[in-house]
Amino acid sequence: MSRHRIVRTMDYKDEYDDAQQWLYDRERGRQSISTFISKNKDIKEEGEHDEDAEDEAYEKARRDSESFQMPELNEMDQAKLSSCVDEVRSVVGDTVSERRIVETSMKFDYDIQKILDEILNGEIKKSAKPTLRPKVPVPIAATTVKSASKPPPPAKISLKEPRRGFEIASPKLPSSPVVSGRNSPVEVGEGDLSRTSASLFKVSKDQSQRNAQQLYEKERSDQKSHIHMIVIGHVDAGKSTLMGHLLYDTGNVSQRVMHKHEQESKKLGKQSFMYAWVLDETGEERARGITMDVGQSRIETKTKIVTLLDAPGHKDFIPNMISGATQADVALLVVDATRGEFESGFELGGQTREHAILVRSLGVNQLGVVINKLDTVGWSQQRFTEIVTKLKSFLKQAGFKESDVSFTPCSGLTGENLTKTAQETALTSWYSGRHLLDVIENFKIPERAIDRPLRMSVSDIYKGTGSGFCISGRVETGMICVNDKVLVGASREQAQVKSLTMDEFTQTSVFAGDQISVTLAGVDINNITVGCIISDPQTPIPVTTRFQARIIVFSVKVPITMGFPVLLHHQSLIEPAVVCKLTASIHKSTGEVVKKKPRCLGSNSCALVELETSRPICIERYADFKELGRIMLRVAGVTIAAGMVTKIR
Ligand SMILES: Nc1nc2c(ncn2[C@@H]2O[C@H](COP(=O)(O)OP(=O)(O)OP(=O)(O)O)[C@@H](O)[C@H]2O)c(=O)[nH]1
Repeated sequence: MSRHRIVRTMDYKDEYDDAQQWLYDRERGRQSISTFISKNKDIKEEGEHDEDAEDEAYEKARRDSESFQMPELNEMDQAKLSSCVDEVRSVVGDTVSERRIVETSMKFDYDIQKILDEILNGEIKKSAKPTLRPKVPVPIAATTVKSASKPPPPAKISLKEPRRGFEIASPKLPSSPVVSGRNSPVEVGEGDLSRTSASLFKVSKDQSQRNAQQLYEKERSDQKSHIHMIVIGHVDAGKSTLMGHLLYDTGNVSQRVMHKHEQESKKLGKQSFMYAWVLDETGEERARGITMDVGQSRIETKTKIVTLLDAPGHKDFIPNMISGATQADVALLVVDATRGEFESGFELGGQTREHAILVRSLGVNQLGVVINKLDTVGWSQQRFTEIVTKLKSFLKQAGFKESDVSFTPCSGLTGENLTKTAQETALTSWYSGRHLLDVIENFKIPERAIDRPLRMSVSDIYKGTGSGFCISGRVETGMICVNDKVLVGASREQAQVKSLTMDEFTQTSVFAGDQISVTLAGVDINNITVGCIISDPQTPIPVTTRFQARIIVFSVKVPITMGFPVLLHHQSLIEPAVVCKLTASIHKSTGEVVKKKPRCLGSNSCALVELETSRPICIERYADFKELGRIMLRVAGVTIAAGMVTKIR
């Protein structure tokens, strides 16, 4: 039924307060988007009916639960009842009232299967009305929890962490029904994907009962710790030159190779790029003088092994940069101090801001800012201070803590202040701080979620030398040993790990934080795609086509409305998706709902939205797996929002 409005007395300001920036306003003169409002109204009327009904049902369930008193039971029944309530909740969430669950549990004598049948059948009958979207039956681990054990608390995630930048406050979320199967393997048949219980996949006792943390300490305690550092910044800021020179000065590139680069670049009249050629290896990159894909190399400091990820600065290659940033623990932001160049990278829609926001949104919180090419301004302290001042306040807004950000004056081309204390008198007259290698040495090693279930994101797939094929990517959480069984992507096909390689060395086990290659057997290569997630057979990753996320909208030219198509970036995955519901606008710092069901989302707004993909994807809630609960939304080559997954449908 459509809603009738008394339009004559309607206060349009209230009605469209979330759309103010898009409304025609004679005072503002130039905007004329009134057509958008009239078009958008039609879409809203249709969705509104459904959402109102949904909300009403939710409200009813909530009121019902609030007024409900638990029956008095003996200790045994009380325990059975709470176990039933927990299990049912893990399947149906908050959509069914406490009263209904308790009454049904008692009616069916705590038989969980019957209780679920009764409740789910009831819900299906109730919702047997046309829906706006086709429901894709997707196996989701969380929906058929068999184990009687309670879900484990989400390890290493503190919701009390101070909120910064794009992180929007939220009320404490219950952990999702992830089953910890590590210590309680269930010996049943393999690979039945129509049944999705975590306990359906059989793994060896060795795999299910090992202590990952102990193994890690045994294997790695005498080794240097390893971090991945991404180098970001506006095109031509000098990232590749800086990294190439750093690699040369630390002895990771031989004099012979450097001489070859020097001669070849000279022949092409591109000698200034000789250090950049260390990382820009393809003919096209060298001919065009730009980085196109993430170049990778490594250096060793006194205490660390650092994998350098040299990201492309050009806006056309931001998807590659995002994919690189998902592998990074820390970042170096390179800015060009040349007059006019810093400004075009920072102020005029350049990539300095976008890159910094992207890496922060992807969970990187330690940032070394390199004020590069300071040789072009005669090592001017005034220019250095001017740039630092501008960046400091922006980075704070973007969510970096002041204590996690450093500023270092450098010249990638001359090598000044890279690996040795500054020598240039024009610089030493005012600077006596750290050189770049020292900054890298001082990055803190992030905590690795080693004792959590395995999650590895696939960033590349290729044919190996022997049987099977290889995938490479980063172990986000948990560990893998040779001969382990793993589940592959959304198809949840089971595969066996035949071999593991890290930095071209064969390994018997690898851990969270490692960038590795795995040879897999027993799985169809067609079921693996870049961006898919490899997970633990006993605690598979949820697979879904629809989820809710808390997002912060960046600067957008067109408001985000219901049905808005976007490209969803999740780890290395890039998947078309649609914003299918605008649940609420929320306050950035308190996380409180400002307005339910807003008509649209404008620049710098925060909101709870639902996203739908056409194909099933593997995703986690941020509260459960921080590493896999972050998303990025892009449209036409522009990043429009970043967010965190709050609910998986
Ligand atoms: N004067 C001066 N020029 C530099 C310095 N660092 C780099 N350049 C020059 O700046 C140009 C671009 O350098 P690159 O290292 O390719 O820049 P980039 O940031 O890696 O470029 P993309 O990866 O394509 O974004 C080259 O001509 C370099 O020689 C520096 O410290 N001083």
